[in-house]
Amino acid sequence: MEVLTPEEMSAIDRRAAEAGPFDGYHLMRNAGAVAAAEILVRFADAAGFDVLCGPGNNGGDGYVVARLLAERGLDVRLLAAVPPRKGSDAARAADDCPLAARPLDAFRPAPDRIVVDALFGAGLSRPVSGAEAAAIAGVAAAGARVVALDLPSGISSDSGQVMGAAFDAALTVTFFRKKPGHLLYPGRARCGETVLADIGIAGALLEAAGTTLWENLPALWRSALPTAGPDTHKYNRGHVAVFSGGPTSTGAARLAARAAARSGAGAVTLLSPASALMVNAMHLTAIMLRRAETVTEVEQFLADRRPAAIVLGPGFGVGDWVRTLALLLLRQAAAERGGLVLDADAISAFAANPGELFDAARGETAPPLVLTPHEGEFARLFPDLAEREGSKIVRARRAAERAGGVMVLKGADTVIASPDGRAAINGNGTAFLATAGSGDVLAGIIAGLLAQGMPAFEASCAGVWLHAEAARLFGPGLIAEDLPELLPEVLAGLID
Ligand SMILES: NC(=O)C1=CN([C@@H]2O[C@H](COP(=O)(O)OP(=O)(O)OC[C@H]3O[C@@H](n4cnc5c(N)ncnc54)[C@H](O)[C@@H]3O)[C@@H](O)[C@H]2O)[C@@H](O)CC1
Ligand SMILES: [K+]
Repeated sequence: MEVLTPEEMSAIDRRAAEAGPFDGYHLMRNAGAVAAAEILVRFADAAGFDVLCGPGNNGGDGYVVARLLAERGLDVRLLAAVPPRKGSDAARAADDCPLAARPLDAFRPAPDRIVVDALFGAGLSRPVSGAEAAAIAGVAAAGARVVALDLPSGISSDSGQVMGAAFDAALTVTFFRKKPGHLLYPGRARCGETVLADIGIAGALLEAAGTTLWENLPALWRSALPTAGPDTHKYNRGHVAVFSGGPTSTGAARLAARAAARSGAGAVTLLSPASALMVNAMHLTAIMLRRAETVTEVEQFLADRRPAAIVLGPGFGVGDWVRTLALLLLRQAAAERGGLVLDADAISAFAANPGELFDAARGETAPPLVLTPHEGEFARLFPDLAEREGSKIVRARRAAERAGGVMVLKGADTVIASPDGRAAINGNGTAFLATAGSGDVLAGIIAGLLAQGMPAFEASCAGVWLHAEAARLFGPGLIAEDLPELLPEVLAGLID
């Protein structure tokens, strides 16, 4: 589940080659061998294989694949625009390949042949153009299936962005660990099925590299998931408070409250303005209700009940009151565990003065803070980081550091970043989550986990994954109300 930047990967490749037992060329032969095996499992019946090789080591992997497929008696054509640099591992691979390369601009893709894309991998350093761009366009027009070695050429390994033009692969075989480009969109959609292959690099090299980026999978946080023991009491399972909006916008807070309860919080209280008490009361059973529309009422509640986690923002409305509340909650002495989740309107309300929020979050008694913006809300708080340039990971990390809180930057490829530099790219996102109210549920799940003592980064990662998994379980026709009700089943699959 570790994810390596291209720089980290090439440093590990170098160290692996130095440490042995495999030198660089041997690692390349291993990479080509695993890729050829994956190709043969799926596409042995293709009319033939067109292997497109670039000038670097990605091309080197391609020469190995071409040789291995040809040794099987398969129809293989080799195409290259630029030969590998003399003396490089890729040049050795080309020398050991019995096929002669034809120029790339003579390439005529055919729909019944498989294209093996070995043009560029981690070393892509500028937009794809010329013969390579023409080959990418030609393959798309012919409808030929593509197997990408390491990642589809034209996708930035670092950010997942398309540089100029990029292949749309049916299969991507990558080596040792995934790179951000496999998980961040649009790269993720261009990879097709992604296979992670072992090429003989020792896992110990990874520990030495001190990874701080992961794919968000249960292994990352499962050990921190709360479990109820025999001494569990409803209040030591954590009390969550959720602020409700006015009488015509109460649903969002109830969705968050229900999600907090279903993720295992022992007690949940909805804090409501007087005008919305009746409408909230008509829809609540296990969840408690309390009036809180002035600073005094809120402070009284905090003193009486000391909630471990609080959600503010869903359906709340922007304006002075939400800002006052957020700052008040950040000033309150933190409970021994838990935290504050600011979502939606509680984020947008600080657009004019984000520094006010960040300063409060750094206060000595401030509870751990989690912010859950989608890209639009993110842009309001971090206009300088919002432009699409640069990796989503870099943007989320910088924002987390600046805000002094965990950033959950939502989207099809949600990135969770901690102010201490750790970050995770969610691996199980689904389009079923693109439905009104789904973000309110996410805020509630994270608060429910925080209240049970899960640290903020782990609670945020777990919340994002559980939320998506519940959506996958339900499938088509999902509405936000369905999500909390599926959490018990998803949680049961994780707790033994
Ligand atoms: N020991 C290792 O380092 C291993 C590396 N492996 C492979 O090596 C790859 C990385 O190799 P490299 O670092 O040589 O990089 P690449 O082979 O990805 O590409 C670098 C080459 O492409 C050129 N280039 C970059 N962008 C271009 C563009 N837009 N248009 C035209 N030319 C462009 C560069 O000038 C350079 O010559 C990995 O993706 C992986 O496939 C594997 O063989 C496993 C072992
Ligand atoms: K490639």
